[in-house]
Amino acid sequence: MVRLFSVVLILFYSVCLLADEHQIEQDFIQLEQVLQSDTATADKLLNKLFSIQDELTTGQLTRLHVISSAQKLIKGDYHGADSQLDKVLTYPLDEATENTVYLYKVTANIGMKQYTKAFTLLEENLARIGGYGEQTIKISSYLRLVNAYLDMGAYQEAKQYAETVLDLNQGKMMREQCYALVLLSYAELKLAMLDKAKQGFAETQAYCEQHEAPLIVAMAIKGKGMLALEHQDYRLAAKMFEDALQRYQTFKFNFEIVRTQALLAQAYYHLERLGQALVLAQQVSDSADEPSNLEPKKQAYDVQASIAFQNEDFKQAYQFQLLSHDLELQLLNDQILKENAYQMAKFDSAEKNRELTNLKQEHELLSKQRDLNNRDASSSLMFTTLLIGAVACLSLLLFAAWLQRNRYKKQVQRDVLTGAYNRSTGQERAEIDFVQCLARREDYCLIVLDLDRFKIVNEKYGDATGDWVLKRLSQIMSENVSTEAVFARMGGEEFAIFSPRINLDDGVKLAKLLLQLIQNIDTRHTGHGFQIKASFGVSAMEEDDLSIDPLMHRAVLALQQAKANGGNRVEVAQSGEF
Ligand SMILES: Nc1nc2c(ncn2[C@@H]2O[C@H](COP(=O)(O)OP(=O)(O)OP(=O)(O)O)[C@@H](O)[C@H]2O)c(=O)[nH]1
Repeated sequence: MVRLFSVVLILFYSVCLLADEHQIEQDFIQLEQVLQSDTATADKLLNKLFSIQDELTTGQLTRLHVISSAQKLIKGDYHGADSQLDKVLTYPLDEATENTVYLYKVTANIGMKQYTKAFTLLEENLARIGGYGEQTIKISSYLRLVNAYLDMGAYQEAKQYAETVLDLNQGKMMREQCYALVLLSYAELKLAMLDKAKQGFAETQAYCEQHEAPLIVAMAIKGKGMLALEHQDYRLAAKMFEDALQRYQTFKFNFEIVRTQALLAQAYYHLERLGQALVLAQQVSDSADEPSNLEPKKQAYDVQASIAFQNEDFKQAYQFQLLSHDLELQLLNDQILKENAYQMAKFDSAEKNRELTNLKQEHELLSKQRDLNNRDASSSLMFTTLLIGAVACLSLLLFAAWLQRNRYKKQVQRDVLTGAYNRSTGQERAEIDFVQCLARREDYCLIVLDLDRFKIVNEKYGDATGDWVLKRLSQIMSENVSTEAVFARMGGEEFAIFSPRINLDDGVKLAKLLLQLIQNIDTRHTGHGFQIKASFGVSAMEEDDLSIDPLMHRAVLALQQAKANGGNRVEVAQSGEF
């Protein structure tokens, strides 16, 4: 099986793919055409092209080396091919050529029995193919991979990627479809999926005949023969092998000719067509001593041994058996090497997967950890936000409470109707100012005023009008007393203005101004026309005054005096009274 598919593929692809992709000079075209069938001409053309390699473009030089490597592979010079392919890898390569080179390297390594390396290259190539953007290149690359897996005896993988090719291709590229079908059928045959293989070979033959791929048709027919051999249907097997052999001979495809001859020899032996079997077996035994010929040669020796045994030529039978046994050992050894490499690759792959799983788990753990950290951070953030929120809320509450307290305080301190300080607050505040003025020996003045005959206003125009008068009065006071002064409603229609740093004269002036303003209040806003009048008593701090009380007393006396004098006037307290 070794090299079978590689060589077919080299014929099938290196010729067509490269020819499709480049403007190829006549020599290149001819070289690719005769590469497999006419070794002498191929050598001549290769030598010719290598002799003018300085004149070739990088692309042509790359191509020349690739073809030369392919030829070395065909000849079995795997070491030469491998080192030449390494050289090709130093050139800038497009995806298709790069893939070709790696697959040829796989073939070279299989040839050198470096199966582990071959599997490694296959794995690498698999990863590389996955990244190819161009669908056609991807398909042809997978196809080469299938071919290499078959060469390596990794039939399950071969089947898997042949199916991948068919899925990707969907019948679009005829040749690729054809080749994928036949490789899939061979993989199934090797996996003992005989019914599927039977169906696959039949389908391949029909499809490839229709799409004119005669080489693949020959392979499908040979496959059908192998199936018949499995089923011990030797007549059918012989018929198929004869057909396939004839077709391969048209192509001078020696490699396949030898293998088909060996199979046909087996079929003939079972059909007791011993003469024909011997001729074919002899032809196979005489074929080149190449690793790829081990299997057909062993089959041929078996046939020869059996026939010699039937002819009772036991000595010769024994000789053939020894030869067969020797090849069987080599094949077995090769198979063991491949299986080991395959198991190794599988193990490596499993190990890699395990490592990947571990890494993935570690990654997941890290992610979870990061998640947790993030959550922690979020929690901290949330906590901080909540804390800030809580502090803000609390501050707001405190502020609201403070406002409320101030409001209440204001309400408690102020008269609701007029907004002036109430009596107690007014006096309290006034007392503080007074003490300060006393200490600093500054002036202090007190004005008390009382509306005249306010009872009549209430009675005549109603309490609402009375209220309006009180509010308007307060407004005038607030607008005309200094900001330092404390204006308070002392009760009913009686008010006081406590004025620090105001002497008696200025106090009297202020009182007279206020009286005038009160007199001028336009009461028509109430719907009534009347004049408001008020009496004022003014006192100022004297030397013996230690509190505000004596001032208050003197001011009230002055107020009473004003009332007594008919009201609507300002009276000044007499010094020394009280
Ligand atoms: N509308 C209103 N009237 C008030 C308020 N507080 C006290 N009064 C009235 O003020 C009047 C005070 O009457 P009096 O003490 O007799 O004083 P008066 O009528 O001004 O007489 P003289 O002071 O002697 O000029 C009473 O009728 C009280 O009802 C108030 O807040 N609103």
